[in-house]
Amino acid sequence: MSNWRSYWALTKPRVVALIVFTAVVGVFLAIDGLPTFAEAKLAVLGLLGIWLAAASAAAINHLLDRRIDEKMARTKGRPLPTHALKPAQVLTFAIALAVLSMAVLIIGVNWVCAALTFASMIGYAIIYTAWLKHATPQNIVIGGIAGAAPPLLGWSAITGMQGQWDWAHALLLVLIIFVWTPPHFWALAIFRRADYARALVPMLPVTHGVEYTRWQILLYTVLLFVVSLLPWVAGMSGIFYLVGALILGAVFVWYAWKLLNPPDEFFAMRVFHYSIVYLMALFAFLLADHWLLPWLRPAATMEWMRIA
Ligand code: HEM
Ligand SMILES: CC(C)=CCC/C(C)=C/CC/C(C)=C/COP(=O)(O)OP(=O)(O)O
Repeated sequence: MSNWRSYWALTKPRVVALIVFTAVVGVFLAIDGLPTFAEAKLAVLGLLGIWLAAASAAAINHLLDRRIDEKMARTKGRPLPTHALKPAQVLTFAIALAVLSMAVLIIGVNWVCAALTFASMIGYAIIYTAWLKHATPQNIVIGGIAGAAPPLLGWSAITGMQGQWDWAHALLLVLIIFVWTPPHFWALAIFRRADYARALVPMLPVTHGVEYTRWQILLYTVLLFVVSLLPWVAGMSGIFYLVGALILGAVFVWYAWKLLNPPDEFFAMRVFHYSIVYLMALFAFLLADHWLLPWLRPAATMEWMRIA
């Protein structure tokens, strides 16, 4: 791997792309209609800062996990286990991204967004990676808060969380990703459980077995189905989103149900891949509903939002 490609790999580009997309949705749901020039500037700088912070957290995760990454088949090709980069290079890179991120957010956006983004960065890079991951099979449930935060980070870039409904609305989006994370990760962990057992990481399929994990996946997926309807219940989103959430959610519940008696050992990976399609599509529905189809929102809801 060339040096440039190794540094790029440290930022977990595909995971971070979806993370930034959920922040984009947070940004645009916080803006009524088309952005003003000032809002567009906050959006661009806010998303840049959030991206840099997530990339920095991902690089620190590579650094702190290098010993377990070399024991796992899925991760042994990463830049540190293969010695493509030295730990000092990774640390320098991660610090540079973090400093740049904080500079952009503090100078160009606002303190609330900077503080929340910093907390998410520490939450994933340090609290989850260095501690929770090794401490409890609930590691990814609790650590999921950091990964779920980006819609709130995006929302705060625009509003500074000064409006009456800002926290309630942004936290609904966070709640969706928070409840989505266990099915997303545990499906992969079932397939990769031998890796985690070898690296002595107490993931749920290792500590409680595959059968128990499958039931937990179904439980969280049903919960996700319900939670995904809340933006419509709260009047944040309209009928277009509701239909999308119902269809996407029904398919996810079907996958989780089928996982109780899977047709083959690869089925867990199909559930994992669907989880990514699900989140991407659900947030795309939120955006499309908010942007393109505001006239589908009930008039009463529009009135209520204006008053709010
Ligand atoms: C604690 C929370 C989470 C855990 C433990 C987790 C775990 C994982 C793992 C182990 C992988 C496989 C990565 C690889 O093979 O390199 C993965 C892939 C992925 N995750 Fe997550 N994830 C979490 C949260 C999130 C969040 C919040 C998002 C986005 C909003 C996300 C999006 C993705 C995507 C898009 C992939 C596919 C990457 C690819 O195809 O290379 N994950 N996740
Ligand atoms: C500022 C901000 C928004 C921070 C969030 C950062 C972030 C990159 C979250 C991603 C979650 C993720 C990929 C977890 C996998 O961790 P793992 O270490 O268990 O997986 P691995 O074994 O593939 O490294």
